[in-house]
Amino acid sequence: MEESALKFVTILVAAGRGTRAGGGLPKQWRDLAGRRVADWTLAAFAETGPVVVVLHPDDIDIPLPDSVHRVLGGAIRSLSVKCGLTKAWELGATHVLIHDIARPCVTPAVIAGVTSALADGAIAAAPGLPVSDALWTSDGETITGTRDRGGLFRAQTPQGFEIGPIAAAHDGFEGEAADDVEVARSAALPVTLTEGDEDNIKITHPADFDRAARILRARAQSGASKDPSTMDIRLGNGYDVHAFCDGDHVILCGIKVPHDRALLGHSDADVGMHAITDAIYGALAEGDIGRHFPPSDPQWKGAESHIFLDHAVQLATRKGFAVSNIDCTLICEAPKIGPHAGAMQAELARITGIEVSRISVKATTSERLGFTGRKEGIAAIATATLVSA
Ligand SMILES: Nc1ccn([C@@H]2O[C@H](COP(=O)(O)OP(=O)(O)OP(=O)(O)O)[C@@H](O)[C@H]2O)c(=O)n1
Ligand SMILES: C[C@](O)(CO)[C@H](O)COP(=O)(O)O
Repeated sequence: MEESALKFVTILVAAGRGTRAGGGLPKQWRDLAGRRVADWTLAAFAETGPVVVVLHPDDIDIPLPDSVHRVLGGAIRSLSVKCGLTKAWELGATHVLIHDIARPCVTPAVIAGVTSALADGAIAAAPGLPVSDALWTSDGETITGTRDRGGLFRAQTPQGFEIGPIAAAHDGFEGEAADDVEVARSAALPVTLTEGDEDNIKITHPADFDRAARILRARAQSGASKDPSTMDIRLGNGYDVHAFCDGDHVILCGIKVPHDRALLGHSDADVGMHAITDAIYGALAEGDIGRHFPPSDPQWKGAESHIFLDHAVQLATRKGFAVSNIDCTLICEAPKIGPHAGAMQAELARITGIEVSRISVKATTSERLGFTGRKEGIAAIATATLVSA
């Protein structure tokens, strides 16, 4: 059958707590090479049709692109898959791709291997890789035996199915299953093996974050992760000015810098962070800080500007974008910015969750010309690039 005759719905199971990965926040919401694990996975399935994300009750309002269908999951993976299947039925799926949101490095080739097997008539198809190492048994201290590795494969996702048979298999299944192939096999469904990929790792333990980040960065540098014909790149600029007033320090890009003047403003007057925030809103065509945090509203009086920047980054994520880089220039005769630029970049990286190597803070004087030259205040200009996730 032509693949276009099949209606695929992707179910991303994301209701787990990621206890083995540690780190406080469930692994799917943690940063990985500049965007959340979940955002990489969502980007990998941008072309396969509607996407259902199965969520834990604590995460039901987490920022996700508007196009995503959210459903509540269950206490174990197979119950979460069942919740996703119900939604996929409602969306009119003929076939489903069930994928761990914690596998952000899945490749187009792995996905295509599964979808083409289903288009060729398979009821079920799943990627795997042959076990290449020798296998032992051990009591933890000594090797107690060997096992034949022949015919053994390592399971991956996405696992693809005709929706009717896999839904029926789940309905008849009791207990816990490692994956949906196990559920399918318990109902005697034949499952076609497709080609997995060494890079399609599941983030399970803390060290997996570094490994996945290396894979994704290497891909991005080679341009392999993006299809230039579908990539959406947005550029935004921001400009802000604050006048000096009496005081003994200024806040610039989140860092307290000692100075013989302070900056006057409704909030903390962080002119650099305001310009960056406006650049992100600009790239999203979402106005500026004043639109989202009106100066007439007393609740923002004296507010710390990281609140505004965090909001802009979250809005970008909700609209399906990741901030790729930021460049900010502070224009003033004093204070000297150079000694603080590294700390400013680190603070901006912390707030935005992007790599510090993608953030630039620099400064210039205006050669004693104009209001900055007369030391009446500080101006900042910023540029931000956003890429579709
Ligand atoms: N009740 C559950 C349990 C797991 N999952 C999802 O199933 C996938 C694979 O499971 P695993 O790696 O075991 O994730 P966690 O359960 O989050 O991890 P841990 O066992 O370390 O807590 C993950 O995408 C996870 O979010 C789910 O949707 N619902
Ligand atoms: C579904 C799965 O990712 C297939 O490899 C895996 O079985 C689920 O995770 P777990 O680590 O085995 O709990």
